[in-house]
Formats: sequence, C-alpha cells, structure tokens
Amino acid sequence: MKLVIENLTKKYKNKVALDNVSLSMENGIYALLGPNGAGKTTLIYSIIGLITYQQGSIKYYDDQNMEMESLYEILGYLPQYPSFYKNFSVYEMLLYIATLKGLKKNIIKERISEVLHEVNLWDDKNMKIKALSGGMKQRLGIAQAIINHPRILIVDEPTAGLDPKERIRFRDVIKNISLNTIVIFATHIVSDVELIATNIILLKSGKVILDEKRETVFQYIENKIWEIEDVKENTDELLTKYPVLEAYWIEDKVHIKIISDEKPAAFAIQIKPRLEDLYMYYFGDVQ
Ligand SMILES: Nc1ncnc2c1ncn2[C@@H]1O[C@H](COP(=O)(O)OP(=O)(O)OP(=O)(O)O)[C@@H](O)[C@H]1O
Repeated sequence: MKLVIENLTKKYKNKVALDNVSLSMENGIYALLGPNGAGKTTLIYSIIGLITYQQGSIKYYDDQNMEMESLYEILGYLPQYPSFYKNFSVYEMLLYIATLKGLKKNIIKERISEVLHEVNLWDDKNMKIKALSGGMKQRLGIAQAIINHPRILIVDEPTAGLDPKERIRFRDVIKNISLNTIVIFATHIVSDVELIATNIILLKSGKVILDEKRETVFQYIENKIWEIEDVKENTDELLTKYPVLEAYWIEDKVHIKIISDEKPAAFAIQIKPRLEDLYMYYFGDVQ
C-alpha cells in the first residue's frame, strides 16, 4: 500500500487549514502531531474523502503499485468523537458495521469475536451501548475501525478516555496491524506514539514542518537537551535564560530539563532527547 499526497491546499473561506501539504506513506505507523488547529482533522477528512480541497491530489496505490479507484473497502477510521446507536448492543453494532463494510456472511461471526477479544470487550458484548463507559465506547470505536482488516487505518485521538492498561493493549493491536497497513495516528498524547511510531509528521498552521523516520527524527535536537538536578541556586536565571521543557520532582529534588546549544551550567548533564522534547521544541515556543 502507498498513499501519496501532493501539494494539498484546503481553505475554509479565507482560512488556510492545509498549506501545500505533500506526504508519502507506506506500511507503518505515522504519528500525526500538532497543536489545536494545526490541520490534523482537515488532513484526515481530506484523505477519507469527507471534504473537498482547492488544490493538490491524494492517490492510493495497491501492493502491485496500481492506482486504486476507491478507498472504502480498505479503510478503517476511528473519529475523534465516535458515536453509535445507543440501543444496540456491542455485538449488534459490530454486526451492523461489518455488514455495511461488506464482510462475507460466513466470516462475520468469527471476525467479530476476534476483534472483541482484541479490544477486551468480549465479556461485554451483550451490553447496550448506552450503558458503556467512555473508555468502553472508545474500545468499541477501535473494534469497528479494524473489523474489515483495513489497509489504511486512521485513528484520531484514539486513546482519549482509555486507562493505562487499555492504552498498552491498544498500542499492541495497532503495532500488529501496521505490519501490512498504513496507520495514521493523530494525537496530542506524544507518549502514546513514542514507542510504536515508525514516522513522525509535525503539522503547524497547516504546514508540514517535519516529516521524518523515527530513527532520524532527533537529529534536530541531538546534543541540545540538558538536565539539571537539584536546582537551588541560579534557578531564576536558568529559567529566564533557557527554554524549559519540563520541571519535575525526583524524591525531594527539583529537576529541570532545558534546551540549549551550549552547556547551560557546570552541573548540567546532557541527556538523550525524547519525542516529547521534540514536540516541545517545535510547539512549546522554545525555538
Ligand atoms: N468547518 C470549518 N470551517 C471553518 N474553519 C474550519 C473548519 N474546520 C476547521 N477549521 C479551521 O481550520 C484549522 C484547522 O482545523 P483542524 O480541525 O483541522 O485542526 P486540528 O489539528 O485537527 O485541531 P484539534 O487538535 O483541535 O482537533 C483551524 O484554524 C480551524 O479553526
């Protein structure tokens, strides 16, 4: 599978929501990161064909590199705010979606059972949707998105409302799927994609400001992240002089993490950057 976006521009009246966006994706997990209003949802809506755009093109190619006419049989989508028929049971909802997605009758039951086990809802399959908790609804959303073995899976803030154990389960499900699927994972929760993303895309004010493989994404902030332990003296000076990425307690000591081209203090230790640092570097106004 290949998804190729070229020079995509989308305007809502005079507001430019996507500005000349070009991206090329193959199987793997693409973390789509950006602050509120960056254009993530607009990009997703453009890919799935929910909205039209003024300029550019979006094309999909199959494994034989042939351009595909329609995306619908191979698409899985979890919207930011999924909604369901509240009087359906979990099982009925999936049966309905599976039928709409054209799954063959003889495999539907088995496939529903598989996905319900994957998202840990098997024991709750007869519960009415109106009685589900927020996290359970989110898991049902994940189940309906993957039920047709999508080759392009788009998930918008998928872990909102999931408890830590379910987040880990979800990460594993997504990782497995990504072996032969393009997964676009839009989120603000950087830690959810840190472990599994193969590519990082940063969107800012409708522009792609970074599109890089995970292995090379840290080159821009390598050797620039410093930790200062037990900050007591010079605290104010350090805080005003350098952009602070993070401040936290470890036992009874305050640590701060800052970004600086040079060693900011004699007792500063250089540490390896993490995805959160990269996010803060680009979006925390620390440049
Ligand atoms: N239907 C619309 N009409 C007018 N402007 C819109 C519309 N939808 C989005 N926008 C604007 O387009 C820009 C991009 O919005 P979009 O929802 O794509 O951002 P986002 O990155 O998904 O944000 P969030 O993280 O808050 O969901 C924003 O400035 C938003 O106000």
